[in-house]
Parts: sequence; structure tokens; C-alpha cells
Amino acid sequence: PAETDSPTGGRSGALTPGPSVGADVQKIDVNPPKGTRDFPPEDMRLRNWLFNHFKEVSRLYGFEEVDYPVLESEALFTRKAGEEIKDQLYCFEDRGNRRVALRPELTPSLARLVIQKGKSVPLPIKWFTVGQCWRYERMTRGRRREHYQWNMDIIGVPGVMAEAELLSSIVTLFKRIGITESDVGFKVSSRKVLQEVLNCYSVPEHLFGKVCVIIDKIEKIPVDEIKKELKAVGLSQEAVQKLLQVLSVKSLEELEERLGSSGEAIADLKQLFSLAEKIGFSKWLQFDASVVRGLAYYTGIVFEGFDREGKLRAICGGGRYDHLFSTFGADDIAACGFGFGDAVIVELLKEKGLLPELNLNVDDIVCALDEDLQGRAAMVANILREKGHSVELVLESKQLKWVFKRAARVNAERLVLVGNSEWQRGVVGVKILSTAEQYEVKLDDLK
Ligand SMILES: OCc1cccc(Br)n1
Repeated sequence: PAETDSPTGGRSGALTPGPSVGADVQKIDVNPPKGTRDFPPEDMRLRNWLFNHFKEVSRLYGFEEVDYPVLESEALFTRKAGEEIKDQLYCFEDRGNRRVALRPELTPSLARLVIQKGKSVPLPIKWFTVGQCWRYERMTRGRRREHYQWNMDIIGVPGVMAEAELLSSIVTLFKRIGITESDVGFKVSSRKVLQEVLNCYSVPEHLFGKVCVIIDKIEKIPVDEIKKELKAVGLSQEAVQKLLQVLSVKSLEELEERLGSSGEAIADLKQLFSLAEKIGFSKWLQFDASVVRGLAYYTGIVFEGFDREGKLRAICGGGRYDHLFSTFGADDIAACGFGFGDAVIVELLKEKGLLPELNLNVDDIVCALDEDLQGRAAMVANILREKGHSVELVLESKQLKWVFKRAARVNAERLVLVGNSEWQRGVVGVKILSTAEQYEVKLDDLK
């Protein structure tokens, strides 16, 4: 076989044509389905680097890892609040005529499992997961149909210490990957602001989610369209005006003037900002009344991480959702959490020149110098592996030129050569590839 692993044609290990070659076999499309990604080694290294940070931060905050099926009953996501996430549900009927969906988010699965576990899980529940989420979007916008989301949720803590803990954990993540408060911030508000306005105009409770979903579009569609949609769900002209006014206030002080200081919204926000001061991440936060987030079930504090240059979509988002459980027919439990996607953060790291250099590294490459020593070489490789070394074992007889090229590709520290004369003397040859220093080592002394 050819001595080189050239990227085209002359690949070593080329086989004689198989039975399908020449037959009228249709060449498959080697690309993944529209909107989905492969993760070849270099992309998988970056993904693992990021996910390991997610998991390490979750561990630092005492969260337990959980997981759920990517496939869920469609009923988990069929909220009637006009959410985009429902319009784009990747749903179908399975062979048992069940309506199922690829999950578009993770929070409903968490609620399902918490309800399933019932009283057997002591509160507060602090769970995290990193899972793939799906949407079926007409590819008109060429956007992705899947992404991975890191979620952390705290169940059973009504006070804003829970939101402070979640925000603190995301700040910890940002710091670990080199992002500072001059790169990103969190816009923070509370849906209780909207609740208090809607209550003033006796807007029925069941419209709350719908109103929030409409208002979340405030920077995406013309304000006249927002007004039209709000009136369409039954809000009076006055209520619409008041809502839009309150969403444009620029500070907590101004909000307090408008809403009075007795409401929960002001109290929660003041307490959260005070906690952020004490914990040490207040520079990352700013009050922004226009933040409502697009999920219908949020009921209190909501926040989203944004890049201060304003070039990217939201990096992460979350908030309190104290009534999600009752929408699943269970007793309500206080709850808050966030979702942090794997795509925008990578765009941000690219922008900031913070992508890590991640290469395949092995400790040793082991090679037999003679065909009949392959088995010995494999035995040497396993001695090293039992000592915890990562070892690239050359699996075919190759010229040394090829071995050195392979050693460079796998970034081996050492080349271990198994040759006849050395073997007779009970030693192997070792070459430190960075310094070209070489010596012989007794098998028993290999380390
Ligand atoms: O952030 C909304 C979302 C949900 C599922 C998949 C993708 Br890509 N994006």
C-alpha cells in the first residue's frame, strides 16, 4: 500500500473494489440532514472543551446532572401562547400513532421528571443537563435545526437567592473561558412588572403568557404590529399604551415612580441587585424593562446574556417559572432556571479571539521495527497504557518516515521503537521527539 495517507487517492489501506462498486448503487449524500451538524474531531474537541466547562461549573455549584429522552410526548410543548418554539416544533406521529416531538427545550422534561419523582426528591432540587434541542424551521432562513443547551434549574426556592445563584454560575462560566463584563452583560427584569400593569387593567390571568410572548417580539417586529397583536388578544388601547410605557423605563428608580414601591416586582429586583453587589457580579447586570423572554411560562425575574457590541443574538436566557407545574396538572413548585446554547457563545469566542488551541495529543507512539515484532510492540503499548499513557500503536509495517509523520500528526511526546537486537537485550528504544534525545529502556523500567 502507498506509504502516505494523502488526503486524496493514494490512501494507504486502499482495498480491492467491493461487490457494490460498478453496480448501479446510488452514492449517498454524505452531508448531515439540513440544519444539523457533524462534529468531526476538531469540532468535537471544542465542543467537549465547552461542555466540560458547563459541567465543571455545575459541579462547583453543587448541581446534579440529569438527562431525558430527546423524544418527548408532543403534549409537553403544546402551550397555547403563540410561542415560536411551538410553531417550529419538530413533531410527528410514531408507529404507535402517538404524537411525539424532538424536544425544543429542556425545562418541560425537567418538570415532568420532578413531578414523576414527587416527594421522593427533597427540595431544593438543583439539576443540570447539557442536551440537544430541536426545531423544525423552514430553511428559508438557513438557520440550524438543532443546538445543544446547558440548563441549570433550582426547584423549591421562592426567593431571588435562587436567581442570584444561577446568574453567579453563568458569570463563573464566562470567567473560566476568558469572557469579562466588558464583553457581555445580563439584561434583567421581572415579568411581575407586566403582571402589575395588567392587573391594573383587569386583564385576565390566562392572557399573561400570550401578552409576554407578544411583547418579547418588541425588537423584532414594528411596534404597531405589537399593538395590533395585543389588542387582538383583548387588551384595551389604554392598557397597551401603559404596557409600552412601562417597558421603556430606563431605571429601577423610574420604574418605582411608575409602579409605586409596594409591588413585588420592585422588591425582587432591588433584592437581586443588592445580592449581586454582595456576591460581586453587579457589574455584569443592568436593569432593562424591555426584557421579557419568549417563553410563556416565566412569571418573575427574567434575564438574558448579551454581547455588549450588539452583534450577536442572546447568549443565554432564563428566569423564574413558578406556575409551570400546574400547567402539567401537578401542584405548583417555585422554580427558576436558564438555558445556554452552544452556538452563540462560540461565535462570541471567535469574535474575541478566545477560541482555545485544542489538538490531539498522545504520550507515546509505539512502532515495531520488524514485521515479526508487531505482537511485541502491541504488548509494549499495553504496558504503557496500563500506566495511564495514551499510546498510538502503529498497526502496520511502515517506513520510519511515515512513523515520524504520524508522530507529528498525533503530537506524540515519545517514539518507542521495538527492534530485534534491542529485544534480544530486553530493551526498547525511546526517542524524545521534542529534543531528539534517545536512549534504551529495560521493559520493566518503562514508565
Ligand atoms: O433557541 C431556540 C432553538 C430551539 C431548538 C433548536 C434551536 Br437551533 N434553537
